[in-house]
Amino acid sequence: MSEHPSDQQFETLAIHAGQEPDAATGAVVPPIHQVSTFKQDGVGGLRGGYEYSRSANPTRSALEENLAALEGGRRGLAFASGLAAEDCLLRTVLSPGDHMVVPDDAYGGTFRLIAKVVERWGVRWSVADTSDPDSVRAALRPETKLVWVETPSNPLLGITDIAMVAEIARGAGARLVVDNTFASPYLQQPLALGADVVVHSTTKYMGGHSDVVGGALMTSDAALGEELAYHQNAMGAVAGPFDAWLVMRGIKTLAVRMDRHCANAARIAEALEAHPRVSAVLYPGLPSHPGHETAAKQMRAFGGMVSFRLADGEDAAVELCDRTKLFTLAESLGGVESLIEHPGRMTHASVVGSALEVPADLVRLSVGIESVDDLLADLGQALG
Ligand SMILES: C=C(NCc1c(COP(=O)(O)O)cnc(C)c1O)C(=O)O
Repeated sequence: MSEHPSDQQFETLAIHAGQEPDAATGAVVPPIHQVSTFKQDGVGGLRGGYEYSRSANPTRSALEENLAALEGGRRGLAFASGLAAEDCLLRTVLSPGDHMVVPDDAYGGTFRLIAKVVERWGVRWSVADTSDPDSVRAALRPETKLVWVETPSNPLLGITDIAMVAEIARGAGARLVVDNTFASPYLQQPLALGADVVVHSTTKYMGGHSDVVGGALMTSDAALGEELAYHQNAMGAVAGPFDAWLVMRGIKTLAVRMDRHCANAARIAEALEAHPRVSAVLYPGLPSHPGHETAAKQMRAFGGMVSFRLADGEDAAVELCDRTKLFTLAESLGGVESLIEHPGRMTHASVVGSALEVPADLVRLSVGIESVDDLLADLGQALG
């Protein structure tokens, strides 16, 4: 595994970490090894260390080395989806009788995995407002092994002080995992702030083109990395070679794309805040956001996701989602094209009636990298 000078900047690592020209052909971009098994030179004689692609594949290895470098970690692992990565993490670090702290705002699928799947295997959980240290402390139990944080959170754009929660978790003998999907490693590096593990849906900003589903785990803890790698192979939900290649390709432009996502989102958040039909805008880059100072402290910029509430309620929010022409009505986020959705009826329908239920008048935007003037014009005509 090649070592990269730790003084290289993010933009350089995104392009070069794990991306050495192919030793056999000189190919400048890692080839797609679309293969399941590898010839052995005699029983157990592994040429290059590869025997079966679920266990290891050269294309996935290149991505995993790149992922580790992007978060400043020692190990990166690539999965078939973000939830596959989360499932591997949860079932690696938790056993029946253990307890975990869950944030009161998180992707609906994450909460569903914990409350409807992992709970059945004897894991207990408590909900906390992770932006409030007292709420986190009150949720801890003697058997707490994991504190889960999503910051910025999906879809309310809540901000949690990572270093603060890391200190609380460490003091309680628990690990801290941060879902860094909304920020991406370009904007925020949770491991450097005390997190033990970082989760990503690489489907989002890392893939960046709405053409791949994937997930990732990164950690600085070598022993934990080995445990996660063991479970990645044992459970089997690995990223395929072509999907790994697509994520690697997306990552190469992550920095420049995030700069544009952030610039566009800031303009749109400011415009929405001034609109008479909008009752609230949830964007960490606005001084009005309760987590603005914490976000400014731990993030390079404030991201490309903007949520807002319609003064006229749920029907107005649903109607708005049907009226945009440039913002496409669709789930997911982080691609170059702008998307709009109604979390209460779409991505977070699974948490209706739970502690994570989201406001029915809420609309979420994944602000793309189109001309911001065109995006503003589309929102303007849709809002009327
Ligand atoms: C599909 C959507 N979210 C996926 C997601 C996931 C799950 O990733 P998948 O690749 O969809 O399995 C994990 N964490 C966060 C913060 C997420 O937003 C969405 O919000 O539209």
